[in-house]
Amino acid sequence: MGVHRDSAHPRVCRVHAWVWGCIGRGAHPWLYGVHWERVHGGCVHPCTPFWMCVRRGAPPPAPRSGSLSLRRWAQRLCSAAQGDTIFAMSSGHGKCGVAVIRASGPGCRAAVQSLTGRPEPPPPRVLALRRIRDPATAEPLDRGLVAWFPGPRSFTGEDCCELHVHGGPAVVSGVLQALGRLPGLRPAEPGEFARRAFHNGKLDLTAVEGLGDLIQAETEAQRRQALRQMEGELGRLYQRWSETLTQALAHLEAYIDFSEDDSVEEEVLSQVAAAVQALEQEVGAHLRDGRRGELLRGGVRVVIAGPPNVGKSSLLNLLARRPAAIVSPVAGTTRDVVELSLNVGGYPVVLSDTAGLRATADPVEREGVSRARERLQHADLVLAVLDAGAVPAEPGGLGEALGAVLPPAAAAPPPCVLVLNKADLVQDGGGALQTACARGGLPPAALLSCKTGEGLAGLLELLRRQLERLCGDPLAGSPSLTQSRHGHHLRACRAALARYGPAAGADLALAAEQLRLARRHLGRITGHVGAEDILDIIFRDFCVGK
Ligand SMILES: Nc1nc2c(ncn2[C@@H]2O[C@H](COP(=O)(O)OP(=O)(O)OP(=O)(O)O)[C@@H](O)[C@H]2O)c(=O)[nH]1
Ligand SMILES: [K+]
Ligand SMILES: [Mg+2]
Repeated sequence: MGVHRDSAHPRVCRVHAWVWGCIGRGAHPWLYGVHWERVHGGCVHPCTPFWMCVRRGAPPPAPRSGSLSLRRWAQRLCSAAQGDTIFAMSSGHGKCGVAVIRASGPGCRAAVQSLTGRPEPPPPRVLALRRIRDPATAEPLDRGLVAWFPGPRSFTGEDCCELHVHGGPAVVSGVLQALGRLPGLRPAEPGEFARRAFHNGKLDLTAVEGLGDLIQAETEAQRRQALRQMEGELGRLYQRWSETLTQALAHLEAYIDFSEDDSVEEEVLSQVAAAVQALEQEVGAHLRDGRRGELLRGGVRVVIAGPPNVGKSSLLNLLARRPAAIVSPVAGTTRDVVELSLNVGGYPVVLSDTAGLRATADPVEREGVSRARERLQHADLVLAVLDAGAVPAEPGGLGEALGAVLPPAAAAPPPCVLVLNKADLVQDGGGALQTACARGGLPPAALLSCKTGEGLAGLLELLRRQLERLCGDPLAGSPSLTQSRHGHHLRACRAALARYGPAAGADLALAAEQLRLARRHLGRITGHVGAEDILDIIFRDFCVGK
């Protein structure tokens, strides 16, 4: 019997999803196999841990002695799975105008009927005003909107309902308790709605990650990127690559099997090679996007650095619009790294203020300087601050002062913006400095006075342009890869594709194996292949009700 672990993820049934969930929570995988045998007559599913053991001929271990028979236990669990309906408050917690309580599972229809006291739920996907009452006592709990989403046209693919009630704690807890008392309903675990949507084929893993990012998004650019990913653009890109590989593999296998009886043309091989090479280049270009998507997701690390007393902490406070860091005329005031999150022109920034860079005998300040240098090593963008009144107004001198700030050019130096602060103290308004900056091969520079705020608009615009360059426009071009997990599998995919050519010269069967390997890595990104081990990590980051 062939086991095609790579084949596309079929729609999975509710029991399957539930049993898989049990395995995730520690139940033994044999349960899965029992269920699969029972429900699907032993057909093969691509992501079945149990199949691996059937394949190796290992019998499933018996349940603990003295407990139910294996068959009865499986039956009981499977029937329990079919009755499993989850509910949770899906809107934020705390007093609010409207709270949304969501439920998913086969018990939803009965739940809506008993809470509204009507024989039928409202028409599908329409908000209906209903009195909501406690089914046990018939006591009215609230008057709210009820929405009924019969599966499979729902977020999770199962029967779902939403109750939009007034957000007072007593109303919400009254409704939640009433739901909990209904047979077969239980509170949802964190991320369980999204997990069910994934298991029912409604979302692939990249879309699940996009949904998580959308909930977390704090800036416009993050929102745009997450929305694109949630709507499946990234998943579709990887899916298209996967289909290209499937096609190449089919041609290659046909060639291996039938070339001897001349029914397959020689040129098939060169066509496959060309397709593989083109794909390798496309994956490479996607990987070379300079961590744009990841930067946008996690925030760009911007480090303020420079000599002591030039106004670095003043700049942090000006950008944050609050006195986050101590400012004083004493050189060497800042020692610890002061970090805060900002939204600059829609881009997320993690801004750090650091100790002034100088040689010093004070051990505490020395530790501060070493922390500053450490931060500089990992910066995505440096704001190099200099005292406009203290630097020579000529390119050579400016370059030298800047060189003392930037990390020694080990790897490529990070992009940098030169901030010439204390412009209010410069005689000619900084004209000579501006000319020098424009002339020499210096990074983009802004004259600023943290004291008067003059030059802030210019600096912000410069900063926004640098961020745009680093993160890209989240709506333009192909979607960016947003997680290091994707990068890992894409690099492995590209490496397998690169091995295809040499292998094809030697042994076509080995070459085909490289294509299978490449496709498996793509499948692990979208969750179509053996993603069991990462599911818990991904869904763990969701809160209850998502
Ligand atoms: N005139 C003038 N004074 C400024 C300006 N910006 C900062 N200062 C003053 O410069 C002094 C040092 O400012 P800080 O922000 O503490 O400088 P720093 O670079 O963080 O100093 P360290 O943390 O000690 O390295 C303070 O007295 C500020 O008030 C400016 O634009 N104009
Ligand atoms: K200072
Ligand atoms: Mg400081």
